[in-house]
Amino acid sequence: MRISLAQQLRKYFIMGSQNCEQDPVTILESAAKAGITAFQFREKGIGSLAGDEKLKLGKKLRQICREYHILFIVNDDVELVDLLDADGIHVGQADQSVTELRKQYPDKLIGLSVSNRTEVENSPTHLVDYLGAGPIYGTTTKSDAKTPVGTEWIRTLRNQFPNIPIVGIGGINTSNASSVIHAGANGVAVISSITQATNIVEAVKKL
Ligand SMILES: Cc1ncc(COP(=O)(O)OP(=O)(O)O)c(N)n1
Ligand SMILES: Cc1ncsc1CCOP(=O)(O)O
Ligand SMILES: [Mg+2]
Repeated sequence: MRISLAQQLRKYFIMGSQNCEQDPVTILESAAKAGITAFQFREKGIGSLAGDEKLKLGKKLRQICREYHILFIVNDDVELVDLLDADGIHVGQADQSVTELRKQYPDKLIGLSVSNRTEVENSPTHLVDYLGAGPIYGTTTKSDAKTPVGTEWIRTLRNQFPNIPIVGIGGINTSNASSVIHAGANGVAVISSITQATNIVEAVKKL
Protein backbone atom coordinates (compact mmCIF):
# COMPACT_ATOMS: atom_id res chain seq x y z
CA MET A 1 0.00 0.00 0.00
CA ARG A 2 1.36 3.48 -0.92
CA ILE A 3 1.37 5.99 1.88
CA SER A 4 0.32 9.58 1.21
CA LEU A 5 2.74 12.50 1.17
CA ALA A 6 1.09 13.82 4.33
CA GLN A 7 1.95 10.55 6.10
CA GLN A 8 5.48 10.58 4.72
CA LEU A 9 6.05 14.03 6.23
CA ARG A 10 5.04 12.90 9.74
CA LYS A 11 8.54 12.81 11.28
CA TYR A 12 10.65 15.08 9.14
CA PHE A 13 14.28 15.24 10.20
CA ILE A 14 16.45 18.12 8.92
CA MET A 15 20.23 18.10 9.30
CA GLY A 16 23.56 19.34 8.01
CA SER A 17 27.02 18.58 9.37
CA GLN A 18 27.00 21.98 11.16
CA ASN A 19 24.23 20.65 13.43
CA CYS A 20 26.19 17.60 14.52
CA GLU A 21 28.65 16.87 17.29
CA GLN A 22 29.09 13.34 15.97
CA ASP A 23 29.23 11.86 12.48
CA PRO A 24 26.12 12.98 10.51
CA VAL A 25 26.04 9.59 8.76
CA THR A 26 25.77 7.79 12.11
CA ILE A 27 23.09 10.23 13.29
CA LEU A 28 20.98 9.76 10.16
CA GLU A 29 21.37 5.98 10.33
CA SER A 30 20.12 5.95 13.93
CA ALA A 31 17.23 8.29 13.14
CA ALA A 32 16.29 6.24 10.07
CA LYS A 33 16.30 2.98 12.01
CA ALA A 34 14.18 4.62 14.71
CA GLY A 35 11.47 5.68 12.28
CA ILE A 36 11.88 9.13 10.72
CA THR A 37 9.76 9.35 7.59
CA ALA A 38 11.46 12.18 5.68
CA PHE A 39 14.87 13.83 5.64
CA GLN A 40 16.09 17.25 4.46
CA PHE A 41 19.78 17.78 3.68
CA ARG A 42 20.38 21.33 4.95
CA GLU A 43 24.11 22.08 4.78
CA LYS A 44 23.92 25.73 5.70
CA GLY A 45 25.38 28.33 8.08
CA ILE A 46 28.55 28.55 10.16
CA GLY A 47 30.72 25.43 9.92
CA SER A 48 28.80 23.92 7.00
CA LEU A 49 30.50 22.10 4.13
CA ALA A 50 30.63 23.37 0.55
CA GLY A 51 31.59 22.09 -2.89
CA ASP A 52 32.85 18.51 -3.18
CA GLU A 53 32.70 17.86 0.56
CA LYS A 54 29.05 18.85 0.65
CA LEU A 55 28.30 16.65 -2.34
CA LYS A 56 30.17 13.69 -0.86
CA LEU A 57 28.22 13.90 2.40
CA GLY A 58 24.97 14.41 0.50
CA LYS A 59 25.57 11.21 -1.48
CA LYS A 60 26.07 9.18 1.71
CA LEU A 61 22.94 10.63 3.33
CA ARG A 62 20.94 10.10 0.15
CA GLN A 63 21.94 6.44 0.10
CA ILE A 64 20.74 5.93 3.68
CA CYS A 65 17.36 7.41 2.77
CA ARG A 66 17.09 5.03 -0.18
CA GLU A 67 17.85 2.02 2.01
CA TYR A 68 15.21 3.00 4.56
CA HIS A 69 12.61 4.26 2.03
CA ILE A 70 12.69 7.74 3.51
CA LEU A 71 11.96 10.85 1.43
CA PHE A 72 15.14 12.75 0.59
CA ILE A 73 14.65 16.50 0.16
CA VAL A 74 17.39 19.09 -0.41
CA ASN A 75 17.31 22.53 1.15
CA ASP A 76 17.75 25.63 -1.08
CA ASP A 77 20.47 24.22 -3.37
CA VAL A 78 18.83 23.54 -6.74
CA GLU A 79 21.97 21.98 -8.23
CA LEU A 80 21.78 19.18 -5.70
CA VAL A 81 18.36 18.04 -6.88
CA ASP A 82 19.82 16.24 -9.91
CA LEU A 83 23.26 15.53 -8.46
CA LEU A 84 21.71 13.64 -5.54
CA ASP A 85 18.59 12.45 -7.37
CA ALA A 86 16.54 14.04 -4.59
CA ASP A 87 12.82 13.45 -4.22
CA GLY A 88 12.35 17.20 -3.94
CA ILE A 89 13.51 20.57 -2.69
CA HIS A 90 12.48 22.86 0.16
CA VAL A 91 12.67 26.62 -0.40
CA GLY A 92 11.83 29.71 1.62
CA GLN A 93 10.51 33.10 0.63
CA ALA A 94 13.96 34.47 -0.27
CA ASP A 95 15.09 31.39 -2.21
CA GLN A 96 14.63 30.17 -5.79
CA SER A 97 11.18 30.99 -7.17
CA VAL A 98 8.63 28.18 -6.83
CA THR A 99 7.22 29.02 -10.27
CA GLU A 100 10.65 28.49 -11.89
CA LEU A 101 11.29 25.35 -9.86
CA ARG A 102 7.96 23.84 -10.89
CA LYS A 103 8.78 24.48 -14.57
CA GLN A 104 12.19 22.89 -14.13
CA TYR A 105 10.94 19.97 -12.00
CA PRO A 106 7.34 19.09 -12.85
CA ASP A 107 7.57 15.80 -10.97
CA LYS A 108 9.66 16.62 -7.90
CA LEU A 109 8.27 17.54 -4.51
CA ILE A 110 8.44 21.24 -3.67
CA GLY A 111 8.07 22.49 -0.11
CA LEU A 112 7.69 26.17 0.71
CA SER A 113 8.11 28.02 4.03
CA VAL A 114 5.33 30.38 5.06
CA SER A 115 5.45 32.43 8.24
CA ASN A 116 2.56 34.90 7.86
CA ARG A 117 -0.48 35.85 5.78
CA THR A 118 1.41 38.22 3.50
CA GLU A 119 3.84 35.47 2.53
CA VAL A 120 0.92 33.17 1.75
CA GLU A 121 -0.81 35.85 -0.35
CA ASN A 122 2.39 36.39 -2.35
CA SER A 123 3.14 32.70 -2.89
CA PRO A 124 2.01 30.36 -5.71
CA THR A 125 0.70 27.85 -3.17
CA HIS A 126 -1.11 25.90 -5.94
CA LEU A 127 2.34 24.84 -7.23
CA VAL A 128 3.71 23.42 -3.99
CA ASP A 129 3.36 19.93 -2.52
CA TYR A 130 3.59 20.94 1.12
CA LEU A 131 4.01 23.95 3.41
CA GLY A 132 6.59 24.43 6.16
CA ALA A 133 4.96 26.57 8.86
CA GLY A 134 7.02 28.39 11.43
CA PRO A 135 9.01 29.01 13.38
CA ILE A 136 6.34 27.72 15.72
CA TYR A 137 8.45 28.07 18.87
CA GLY A 138 11.72 29.86 19.63
CA THR A 139 14.82 28.26 18.12
CA THR A 140 18.54 28.90 18.29
CA THR A 141 19.32 26.51 15.44
CA LYS A 142 18.60 29.01 12.64
CA SER A 143 20.36 32.35 13.24
CA ASP A 144 18.01 34.33 10.98
CA ALA A 145 14.78 32.67 12.14
CA LYS A 146 11.72 34.91 12.23
CA THR A 147 9.69 35.63 15.38
CA PRO A 148 7.86 32.52 16.63
CA VAL A 149 4.30 32.34 15.37
CA GLY A 150 2.84 29.66 17.67
CA THR A 151 0.47 26.82 16.88
CA GLU A 152 -2.25 29.33 15.93
CA TRP A 153 -0.45 29.74 12.62
CA ILE A 154 -0.97 26.02 11.90
CA ARG A 155 -4.71 26.41 12.62
CA THR A 156 -4.91 29.39 10.26
CA LEU A 157 -3.10 27.55 7.46
CA ARG A 158 -5.15 24.38 7.96
CA ASN A 159 -8.39 26.38 7.62
CA GLN A 160 -7.16 28.04 4.44
CA PHE A 161 -5.61 24.88 2.95
CA PRO A 162 -7.57 21.83 4.04
CA ASN A 163 -5.78 19.60 1.51
CA ILE A 164 -2.14 20.68 1.44
CA PRO A 165 0.20 18.76 3.76
CA ILE A 166 1.57 21.08 6.46
CA VAL A 167 4.61 20.54 8.67
CA GLY A 168 5.41 22.67 11.69
CA ILE A 169 9.04 23.71 12.27
CA GLY A 170 11.07 25.60 14.86
CA GLY A 171 11.70 24.66 18.48
CA ILE A 172 9.68 21.45 18.23
CA ASN A 173 10.64 18.70 20.65
CA THR A 174 9.27 15.53 22.23
CA SER A 175 7.18 17.58 24.70
CA ASN A 176 5.45 20.01 22.34
CA ALA A 177 5.22 18.00 19.08
CA SER A 178 1.72 16.76 19.92
CA SER A 179 0.42 20.36 20.22
CA VAL A 180 1.64 21.01 16.67
CA ILE A 181 -0.17 17.93 15.37
CA HIS A 182 -3.33 18.76 17.34
CA ALA A 183 -3.35 22.22 15.75
CA GLY A 184 -3.69 20.56 12.35
CA ALA A 185 -0.17 19.81 11.10
CA ASN A 186 0.47 16.54 9.30
CA GLY A 187 4.00 16.38 10.61
CA VAL A 188 6.81 17.95 12.61
CA ALA A 189 10.15 19.05 11.15
CA VAL A 190 13.01 19.04 13.65
CA ILE A 191 16.74 19.56 13.82
CA SER A 192 18.11 19.86 17.36
CA SER A 193 15.65 17.60 19.12
CA ILE A 194 17.28 14.76 17.17
CA THR A 195 20.86 15.97 16.56
CA GLN A 196 21.30 17.02 20.21
CA ALA A 197 19.43 14.11 21.75
CA THR A 198 21.38 11.96 24.20
CA ASN A 199 19.39 9.01 22.87
CA ILE A 200 18.42 9.52 19.22
CA VAL A 201 16.30 6.38 18.96
CA GLU A 202 14.26 7.35 22.02
CA ALA A 203 13.84 10.94 20.75
CA VAL A 204 12.56 9.79 17.34
CA LYS A 205 10.18 7.27 18.87
CA LYS A 206 8.77 9.86 21.32
CA LEU A 207 8.25 12.38 18.52
C1 LIG B 1 10.19 21.83 6.37
C2 LIG B 1 10.87 23.15 6.40
N1 LIG B 1 10.16 24.25 6.72
C3 LIG B 1 10.77 25.45 6.76
C4 LIG B 1 12.12 25.56 6.44
C5 LIG B 1 12.83 26.89 6.45
O1 LIG B 1 13.18 27.27 5.11
P1 LIG B 1 13.79 28.73 4.84
O2 LIG B 1 12.82 29.71 5.34
O3 LIG B 1 14.17 28.80 3.41
O4 LIG B 1 15.10 28.75 5.73
P2 LIG B 1 16.41 27.84 5.57
O5 LIG B 1 16.09 26.47 6.06
O6 LIG B 1 16.78 27.79 4.11
O7 LIG B 1 17.45 28.51 6.39
C6 LIG B 1 12.83 24.39 6.12
N2 LIG B 1 14.14 24.41 5.79
N3 LIG B 1 12.18 23.21 6.08
C1 LIG C 1 15.28 25.60 9.45
C2 LIG C 1 14.33 26.33 10.31
N1 LIG C 1 13.34 27.09 9.76
C3 LIG C 1 12.56 27.69 10.66
S1 LIG C 1 13.04 27.35 12.24
C4 LIG C 1 14.32 26.35 11.69
C5 LIG C 1 15.23 25.66 12.61
C6 LIG C 1 14.63 24.47 13.26
O1 LIG C 1 15.55 23.87 14.13
P1 LIG C 1 15.13 23.29 15.55
O2 LIG C 1 14.27 22.11 15.28
O3 LIG C 1 16.45 22.89 16.17
O4 LIG C 1 14.46 24.39 16.30
MG1 LIG D 1 15.82 28.37 2.40
